[in-house]
Amino acid sequence: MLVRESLQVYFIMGSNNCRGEPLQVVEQALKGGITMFQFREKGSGAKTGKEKHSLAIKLKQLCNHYGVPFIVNDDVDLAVDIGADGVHVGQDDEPLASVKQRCPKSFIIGVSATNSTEAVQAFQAGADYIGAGPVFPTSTKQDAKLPIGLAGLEEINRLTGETPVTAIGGIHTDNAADAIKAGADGVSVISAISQAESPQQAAQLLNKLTAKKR
Ligand SMILES: Nc1nc(C(F)(F)F)ncc1COP(=O)(O)OP(=O)(O)O
Ligand SMILES: [Mg+2]
Repeated sequence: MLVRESLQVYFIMGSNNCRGEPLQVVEQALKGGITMFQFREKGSGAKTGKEKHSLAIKLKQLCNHYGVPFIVNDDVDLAVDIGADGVHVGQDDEPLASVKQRCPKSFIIGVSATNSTEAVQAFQAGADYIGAGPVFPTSTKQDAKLPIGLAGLEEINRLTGETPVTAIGGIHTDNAADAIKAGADGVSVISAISQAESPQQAAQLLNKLTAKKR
């Protein structure tokens, strides 16, 4: 599947983002139709060391079973070690050029962009996709920058040519379609699925709202 299509409903989660048992939440989301998953184990209460490693392997196996790409946030060593499908790095993480050197050629490598300058740099450096945001205010990421809004998302889409772009930051069922209208290839969410009464139904609805008219 093309990276662009995999970005449609990109669920990001760590064990500390969900009310239920992480494996059950992710399996529900997979059944609901998420198209890519990012393991982002960070912040207060996040697992570390062997616990983090073994949860990553279990979640990767689950994603492999459903044929959904499994991406690791920040931790390039973990991603390479467990045979993930890719890694996502931000502006303050390991630079893209060095990540590319250390990862298999088949890796999907995503880069965060909080403005159009960062987005163009990521595009020129050969990112496989760009995470543009935060589009709306978010309480999930403690150190999130100021929201760029739909106008900022439109500008990033305009300037990054063919590079697939996903919208992140405060995305829920009530604004997901707006992000697609602003030119994003998909939406990335944490709490919209991880905190939902039914993660499966939340994923199903987001899938419907982001489906591109063929
Ligand atoms: N994790 C992310 N995933 C995406 C994705 F494109 F996948 F939607 N976009 C942006 C981020 C934010 O990444 P980063 O700036 O490194 O902060 P953190 O490591 O705290 O997530
Ligand atoms: Mg990061």
